[in-house]
Amino acid sequence: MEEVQTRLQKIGLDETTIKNTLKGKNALKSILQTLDLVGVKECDKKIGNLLYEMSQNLTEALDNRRALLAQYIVEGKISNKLQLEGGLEYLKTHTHLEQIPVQDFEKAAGVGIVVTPEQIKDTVAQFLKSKEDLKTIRYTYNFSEYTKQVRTLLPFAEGKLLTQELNQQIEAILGPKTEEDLKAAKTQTKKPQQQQQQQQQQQQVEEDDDECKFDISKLVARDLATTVNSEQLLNWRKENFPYEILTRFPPEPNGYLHIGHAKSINFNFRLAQHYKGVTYLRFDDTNPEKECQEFIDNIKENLRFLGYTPFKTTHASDNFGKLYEYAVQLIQKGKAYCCFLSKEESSKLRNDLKPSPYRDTNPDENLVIFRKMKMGYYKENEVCLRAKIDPTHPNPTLRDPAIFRIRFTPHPHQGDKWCIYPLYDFTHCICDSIEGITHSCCTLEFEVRRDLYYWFLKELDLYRPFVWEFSRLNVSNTVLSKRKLHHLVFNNIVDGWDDPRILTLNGLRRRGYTADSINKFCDLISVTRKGNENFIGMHVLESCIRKDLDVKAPRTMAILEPIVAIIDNVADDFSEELEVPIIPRNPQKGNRKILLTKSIYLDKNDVRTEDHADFWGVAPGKIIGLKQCGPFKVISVTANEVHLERLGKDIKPKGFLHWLSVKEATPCVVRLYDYLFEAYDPNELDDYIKGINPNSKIVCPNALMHKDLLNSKPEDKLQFERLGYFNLDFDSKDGKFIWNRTVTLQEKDKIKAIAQVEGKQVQKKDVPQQKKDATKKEGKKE
Ligand SMILES: NC(=O)CC[C@H](N)C(=O)O
Repeated sequence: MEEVQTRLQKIGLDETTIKNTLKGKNALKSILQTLDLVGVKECDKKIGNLLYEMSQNLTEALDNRRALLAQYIVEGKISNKLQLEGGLEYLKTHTHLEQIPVQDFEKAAGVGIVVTPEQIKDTVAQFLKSKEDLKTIRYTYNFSEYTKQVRTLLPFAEGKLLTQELNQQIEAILGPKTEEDLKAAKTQTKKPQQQQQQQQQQQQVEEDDDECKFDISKLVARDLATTVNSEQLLNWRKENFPYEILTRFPPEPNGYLHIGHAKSINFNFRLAQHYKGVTYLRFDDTNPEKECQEFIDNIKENLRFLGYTPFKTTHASDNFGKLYEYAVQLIQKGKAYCCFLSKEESSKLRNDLKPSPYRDTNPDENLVIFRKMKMGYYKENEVCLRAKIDPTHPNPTLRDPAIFRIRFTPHPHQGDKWCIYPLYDFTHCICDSIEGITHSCCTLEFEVRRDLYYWFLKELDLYRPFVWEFSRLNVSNTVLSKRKLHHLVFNNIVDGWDDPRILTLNGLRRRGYTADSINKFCDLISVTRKGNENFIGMHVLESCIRKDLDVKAPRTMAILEPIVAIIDNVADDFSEELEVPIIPRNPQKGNRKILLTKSIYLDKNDVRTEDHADFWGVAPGKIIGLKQCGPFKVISVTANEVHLERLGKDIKPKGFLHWLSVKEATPCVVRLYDYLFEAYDPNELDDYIKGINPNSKIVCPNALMHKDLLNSKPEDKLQFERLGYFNLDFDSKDGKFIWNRTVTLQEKDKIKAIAQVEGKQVQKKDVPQQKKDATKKEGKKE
């Protein structure tokens, strides 16, 4: 052991890393294997740590790339973590290649890219120029966010140099910290608990992101025994399915999909993709009473929207004939019987761990009854077929479960061909098996049913897929259970299944969430068996859409509640064309033109007849800025008119407001959405309905938008400056434009904006405890 310890010291690992490595067998094995492979006995700390990092990130599928990566590190061609990540990512997505194309690999790993200090200097300078508000917010700017953003501009620059440069340039712009800066920093560091928790969660999410969630070797190691298939069965699978990995997404078409399903879709499809396998969409349609074509179509549409194309779409009901035959086999084996007990009688017996009196009917007699069931001889619920397992089993799912029942309901996919229908447990495993599924992944509440799953396949001697359960997704400030969503919809608490406030995929889409943002969210949240629940703050989802739209959504302006402002010191026919970028971060998108005229509209929410110390908008005597055009002095303010005077550009106003020329404004409706539930976790309340947010939807019927938007089509996305990102609603037609707010520009904008629309100032008592500071600071930022 000591010898190993010295070896690790010699490559420059720190004590804690060494200690932890010695504890974990695999970690140790992996780094030693790497060192042996490249014959390194002693090396620079930087190289040693990279070799270590690489060894810990090598999944089994990448084991054959160890030498390649190690060589690049030792030769100093891969010399930082980012390069390593780039290289690993490339290899991960190219496991199928025997020979790695050097050029492509080196490009992905940034080999040979040397970022000079000059380049860093220029990029940082360029970046800071785009931060219009830095001088206003001064040292309260978000350092980590800034670093992250510059990083994306120069991914392979050395981290330390980059942050140093950033610090220096910011200090050069702002000058040393003043007393006020220090005070501001202090109030900022007193982070309310929830905010802190949220940050930790974000961090956790980002850390989990590093973990390779598609490491099948991890999945398979668990409970291998239960999936042991005979050679014959494995051969059967091999001969019939050319894909080593085959997954499925198996919804029951009895409702709308939500973000939890997106997690499962994303996991199943990406897992298969990762291993060059394929994924089926299988409708688990065994219950004709609750299923219908509308749901089937909607699920298909949801998958299309998310960007997934199933290799095949199948229906469990296509296998009804086979399932019938398998049931017959069980009966013949003496492993199933027809039971005439009523529902109540049988559940009482099952509770008391007593056998059904029909348990010992002989197979021949059972077969006759079962055939008669199929022919419609009995009434619904008069008799059912049960598996003969163990009435006293501690796991209730194994106490002689029903496997076929009578229903005289036509089936959405099979018509009136059947009047007996197989139940979920019997159907699911057999469909997985005959479809050659390798990994049957489902949420943890199905864990109790796993033994039953394997019982059927074993008794029928069918190929056994590997079952793996992961924790169910929960998101803060909302509910996801089918029952609760149903209640919200049917009691008109929300406007239907695609209400933008609920996290159904239809709702998210209508709210303006893009497929990319939803997939990114699913990529971020871990898929593990950890804990019972996977509880994620809504802010994580919101930050995914903000990031996505930041680079995609064109900028423009809208006014929620208009008030006219006249610029006194220009001629009546004054008009100036201003050219501004459509997406500042994406100069290729070009510019847009806006007109400044003598009369413009401002937002009433930004205007007050009396000034107030912490108010930064329009009030008599104040200097304000208009977005994209410069400073103005406020001459007078009445309830329905403002007078301004244009000032020279050298004056720096505290904040910039959005506006529209009266010549370019055209009517629209804007809907502002907030969390549907005020309660962080409504599921914890004795009555979740009590957690509802009464202000979750606010409609601004008299809003104005720029006339360029008259060509917009439903689902167009944009940013109304200062107000947030918006999506054109499906209901927009016949010249009526309805914009749904997808998300505010920043998390903390939410409370303030809503309070404003209601025509009142943000009162301290209105602001939840944890957000007080954020609201105050907001005033300065504009
Ligand atoms: N095993 C599973 O994944 C369960 C699928 C089941 N049809 C459902 O929709 O919940």
